[in-house]
Amino acid sequence: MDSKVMSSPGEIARVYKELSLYPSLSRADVGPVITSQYGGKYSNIYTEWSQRDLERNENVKFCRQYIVFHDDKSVVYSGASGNCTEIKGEVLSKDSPSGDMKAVVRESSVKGEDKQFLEVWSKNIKMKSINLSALKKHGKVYDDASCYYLTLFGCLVWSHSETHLLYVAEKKRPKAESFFQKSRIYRPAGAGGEQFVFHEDWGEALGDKSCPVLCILDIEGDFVSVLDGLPDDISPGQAFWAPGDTGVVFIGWWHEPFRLGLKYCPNRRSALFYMDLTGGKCEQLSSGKTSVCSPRLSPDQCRIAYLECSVYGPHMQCSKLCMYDWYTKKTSVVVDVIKRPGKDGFTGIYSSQLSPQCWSADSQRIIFACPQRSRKDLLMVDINTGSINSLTAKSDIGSWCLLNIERDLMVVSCSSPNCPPSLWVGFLPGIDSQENVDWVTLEDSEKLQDVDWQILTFTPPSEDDNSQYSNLEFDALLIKPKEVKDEVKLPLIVTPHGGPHSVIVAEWLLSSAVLCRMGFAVLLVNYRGSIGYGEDSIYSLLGNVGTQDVKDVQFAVESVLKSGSIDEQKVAVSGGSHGGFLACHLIGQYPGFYKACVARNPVINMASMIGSTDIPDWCMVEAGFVFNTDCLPDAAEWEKMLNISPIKYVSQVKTPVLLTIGEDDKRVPNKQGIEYYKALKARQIPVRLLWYPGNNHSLSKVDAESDGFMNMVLWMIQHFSD
Ligand SMILES: CSCC[C@H](NC=O)C(=O)N[C@@H](Cc1ccccc1)C(=O)O
Repeated sequence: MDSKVMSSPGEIARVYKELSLYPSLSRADVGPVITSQYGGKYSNIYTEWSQRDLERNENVKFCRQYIVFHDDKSVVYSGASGNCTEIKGEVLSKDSPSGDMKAVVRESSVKGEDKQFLEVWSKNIKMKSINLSALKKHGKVYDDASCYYLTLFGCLVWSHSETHLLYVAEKKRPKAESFFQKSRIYRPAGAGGEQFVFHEDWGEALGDKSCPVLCILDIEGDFVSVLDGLPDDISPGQAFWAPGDTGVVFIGWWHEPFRLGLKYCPNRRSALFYMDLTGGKCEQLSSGKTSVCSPRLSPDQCRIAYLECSVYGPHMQCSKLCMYDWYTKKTSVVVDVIKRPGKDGFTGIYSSQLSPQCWSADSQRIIFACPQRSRKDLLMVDINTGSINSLTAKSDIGSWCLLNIERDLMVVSCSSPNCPPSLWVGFLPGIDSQENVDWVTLEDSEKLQDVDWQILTFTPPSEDDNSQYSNLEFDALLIKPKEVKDEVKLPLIVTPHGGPHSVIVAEWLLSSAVLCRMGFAVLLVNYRGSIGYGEDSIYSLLGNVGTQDVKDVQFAVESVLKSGSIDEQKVAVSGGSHGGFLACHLIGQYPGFYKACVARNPVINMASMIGSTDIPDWCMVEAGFVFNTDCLPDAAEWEKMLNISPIKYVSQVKTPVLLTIGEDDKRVPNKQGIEYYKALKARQIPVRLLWYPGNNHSLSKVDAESDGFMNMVLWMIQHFSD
């Protein structure tokens, strides 16, 4: 019997609106320990959340504070202190270590012009409001530190002495004048003609970031200085104060011979540097042959932990957790790359950022959240032994995020496909303790009783085994309406993720929850090549995109169909970017199997894309070749890139295709979608293209995302009844 899927646009929009009300957490800060007049100890917890506001067509950011009474080992009492407040105009903010002051970088309009101010607050007084735009020392302050897992360059850091603030901004660019500007004609000092010079940027979503500089505000003296003395060929970011405030430590990315896209690419050549402010010397602390990120100073200020992976190669790789000893100047590897998971089940580190604080109070352990197969767990590493313990593996919650840890008080968020994000705190057990963490909820969320999910594991059939990397398994997440009568068969939406080296973990996924409420089953496939399964799995896909990943997805779908609960005539596929590449491959390689296809900014032709994407290395590496900045693909390499692309199969396509395209996409330029659109039109295959101005690769602006979703489901419903 056919299932009844919700099909009225009004009703679907209502469900979308209802479920998009659940906010997600982007930040949590733990304040200092305060002793109350009755002797009890407590800490304030500041949290930032983000929520879609469909009426205003924007993602709103708001904060809420909580109070946690504790005895340094366990939580005694906790609760919210006050209500939520929307945050407007704040680019960055940070409390001082003592909690006495707060720094804010604020954007504000003065006489119709946008200006940036650096404010210092003390108690209820705004002590300073420095007009950074008027100072003209640098360009805009980098805003990418407002959410730790999105940070690439940005920071706002108090010195230990609380007298200085460190941040990253765009380098001041001299005013460019034409040859014919009046000032030049009368004072022809320079040549002029700089007006139309091209300035490189850091690619997708970083179009306004080109030459970052490190800036320091001397709070007492009201003086901003831009640090010089850094190597000319590196761009600095992720900075913090060295022990004793003797200088600053930062990550430097090489930008010669040209910049490559950085978003989702933690494999760019970079190193840890120390700029000594007493002697003005800049020292390189890591080899410079690798890619490093997320440096974090231990509470005893003796060591810096950071993540490291190789340069080029797959964009997301298994990282090493490294440690630099400030006093012996020695570097050690605390956790190495895992090629194949062993008996303990640990699959390797796949986090691209550590949380703002990640050390235990005794400076002996590091805690981080990390995908482990199809779940995100909290892991704890002992720096002396390298041993790893999961703090959450036994929980039935799908995925965990470490927002922060301070004096062993962890602030985490967790969610599942049927449970929106909730906020919890818990103390890290002592180093020799066998105790489990006693989690206490600060902000609960209600489980969706009508949504069910499970993780399915697949072993590829022997003919599809990878001879170089054999016996690899993969998973898929199946999300379904809970109560389905035995005789009812569900329509299925197959969703392979992008990357390809990424993963879908069992966490709150708005679109899957809405689809499920509407009566669809959703299959999210973590094909071989996904992160979280060991480095061999990632490498197994290089040179095999368009076959191994396509076959894995199809195998997972056909296995699920065998269960008998899915309507085989109502299977659709949807994906973005590399997921769109897979969606378009599937409809080309399995003609007629999928009744509808929706692709967001899909990679259509790797050969035509290599010259225009911000990450040309992706095309070479995924096609199985080595990338060099000075290399030009040879004829055989161009040929392979073409042959493994979805465009090669376009003449076999029978499925109607909806393309959703971001006009400003620098990663998969919009011409890729247009190339496919024309090829399908020429073959009389139903195709519709939605064009989103002002949107980039992620199509994540509130109106683009919601419109894309509505059009996707209506396209599928329309073509299920063809
Ligand atoms: C030259 S485009 C390559 C595909 C793209 N990969 C990297 O950016 C992609 O599939 N993007 C994903 C986003 C993503 C990438 C890597 C890790 C996680 C997510 C997408 O847009 O969904």
